[in-house]
Amino acid sequence: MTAAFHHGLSPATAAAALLVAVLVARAVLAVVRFRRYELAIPGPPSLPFFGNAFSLLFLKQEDILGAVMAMWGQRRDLSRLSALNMLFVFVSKPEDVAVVMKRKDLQDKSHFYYHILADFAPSGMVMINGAMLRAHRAEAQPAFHPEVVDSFVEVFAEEAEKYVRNVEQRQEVTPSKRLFGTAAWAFCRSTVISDTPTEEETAVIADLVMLIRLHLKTTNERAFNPFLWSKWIFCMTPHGRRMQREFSRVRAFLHQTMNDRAIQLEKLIKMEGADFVKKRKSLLDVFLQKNAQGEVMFSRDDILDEIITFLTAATETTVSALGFAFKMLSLRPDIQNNLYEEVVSLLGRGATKRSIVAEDLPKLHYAEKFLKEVMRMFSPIPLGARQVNEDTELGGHVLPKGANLVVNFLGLHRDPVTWPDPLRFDPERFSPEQSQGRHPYAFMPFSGGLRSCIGYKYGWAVTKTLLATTVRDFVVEPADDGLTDQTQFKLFFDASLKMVGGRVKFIPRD
Ligand code: HEM
Repeated sequence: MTAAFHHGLSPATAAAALLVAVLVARAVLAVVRFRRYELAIPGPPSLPFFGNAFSLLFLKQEDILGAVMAMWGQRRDLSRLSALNMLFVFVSKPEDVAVVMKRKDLQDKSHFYYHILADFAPSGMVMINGAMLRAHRAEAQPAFHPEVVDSFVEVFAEEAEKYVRNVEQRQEVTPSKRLFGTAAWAFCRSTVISDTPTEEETAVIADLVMLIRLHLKTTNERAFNPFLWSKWIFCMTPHGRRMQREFSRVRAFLHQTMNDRAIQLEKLIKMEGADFVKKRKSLLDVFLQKNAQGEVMFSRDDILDEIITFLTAATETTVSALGFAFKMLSLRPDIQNNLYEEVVSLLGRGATKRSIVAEDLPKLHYAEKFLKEVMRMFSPIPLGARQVNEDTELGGHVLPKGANLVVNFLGLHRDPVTWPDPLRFDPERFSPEQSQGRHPYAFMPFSGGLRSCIGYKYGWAVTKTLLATTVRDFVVEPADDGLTDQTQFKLFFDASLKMVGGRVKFIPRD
C-alpha cells in the first residue's frame, strides 16, 4: 500500500498527481539547464524563462532591428538574447562566421523565424533543409549560370529604361516603391512568364508582389507576437483569412501558367529532343523540364513555392540595395560624379547614349566598389538564422540543441577591427589595394557556404543595370528630410534592410 492510499487518494488521482509532478520537474529542469547554457554566453541582463522577452515582444516593426542591435551591443565574440526559453546566439566575428558557413551541421534554417515565413510557400528554397534543399539547389543552378544571366540583361535593361521613363521627376520620392515593380518584372520576364506578358499576367504579378510584401511585413510582426506564431490561429484573424484567400487566388493563376508552359515544353522536347535539353532555360522551364521528361522530381506545388520564394528573394534584396544606393548618392555628390563619369564613358551621353548590355557589366568597376560599400554598411539581409540540431561547441561556448544561431551580417560588416571607422562611407575600401589581406569571411552580403545566395550573379546584374541606367539619366539629389549623413539613418528590418524615409529627388540630366 502506498502513502497515497493511506491518505485516501484513488489510484487514478495518484497516477495523475505523479504525472503532473514528473512534468513539472522536467519543465523546471529544462529551464534550469537552459539557464545554465544561456548565462554562460555573454549578453544583456535577462530573467529566468522570460529572458529578454519584455524588451523584445510586441515591438513595432520599425523598432525591432534597433532593439535587437542595442541588446547585442557590438559584442565581437558570441553573444546571446533569449525569450520564453528560446536562445538566440549571435555570431559577428569573421573567424566565427567562417566556422558557421563551413560546418555542414549548421546549415538548417532556424525553425522559429522560417516556419512563419514558410506558411505560404513551404517548399521554397529559403525554407527547406537537407536532401530536399540539395535537390532543389542542384536543379535550379543551371538557371543562374553566368551565360544565362547575361542573356537576361536585355530584359533588365528594358525594365531599367522603363523605370527611368516613369520616375517622378524633381519631386521627393521613396525609390523603393517603384523599384519593387521593376525588380519583380525583371524577374518574371526573365524566369517565369513570357517576355511579352498579357494584361492578365501583368495584373496578377502586380498582386503577387503586393501580397509578398504584405506577407513579409506580417511575418516580422508575427515573429515578435507569440499569440500569432501558430498559422492556425493567425488564419482565424481577419488579416490571416484575407492573406490565405489572396494567396489561393494568385496560386491558382500561377498553376494555370505552369500547366500551359508544361504542355508547351512537352511539345518542344518531342520536337527538338537532345537539342532542347541542352538549351539554356528559365527557372520555370528548368523545374518543369524534369517532369516533362517523365522524371517527377517536383510537384507543381513545390515548383510554385520556388517561384514565389525566388521572386521574394530577388526583389526584396535588390530593392533594399538600390534604395540605400540612391540615398547615399544623394548625400555624396563626389561619389555620384565618379559613378556618372564611369557610366557615360561606357554608355555615352545626350543624343548618343545607348542601353546597357551584358558586356558592359564587368567594366563598371567603380559601380561595383560603390555597391559593395552600400551592401557593407546596409547589408540587404542583416541577419540570417540557423538551427542548432545538437549541442554544439562554437567560439568557446556550448550552444544547446534547439538554439537559434544568428549570423549577424550587419555586425560583421561594421566590425571596427576589419573596417576601421565602420560608419564612414568609402567605396575605396573595396579597391584591390585596400582589399588585400582582408579576412575572406569579413564581407558576406550574399552569405556563403552551402546556403550562399543562388541568385548572386543575377542580383549583381540587375542591380548594376538599374543603377547605371538611372545615373546615366538623372542626378540624384537629397530630399528635404534633415538627413545629412548615413549615421542618422533609422534602419529597420522587413525581410530585408530598409530605412525610415529614404526619400530622394531625381533631376533629369538632359
Ligand atoms: C542584391 C541582391 C541580393 C542579395 C544581397 C542577396 C543576399 C542573400 C543572402 C544573404 C542569402 C542567405 C540568406 C540566409 O541565409 O538566410 C540569400 C539566399 C538566397 N537568395 Fe539571394 N540575394 C540577392 C539577390 C537574389 C536574387 C536576384 C535571387 C534570385 C533570382 C536570390 C535568391 C536567393 C535564394 C533562393 C536564396 C536561398 C538559398 C538557400 O537557402 O539555399 N537572391 N540571398
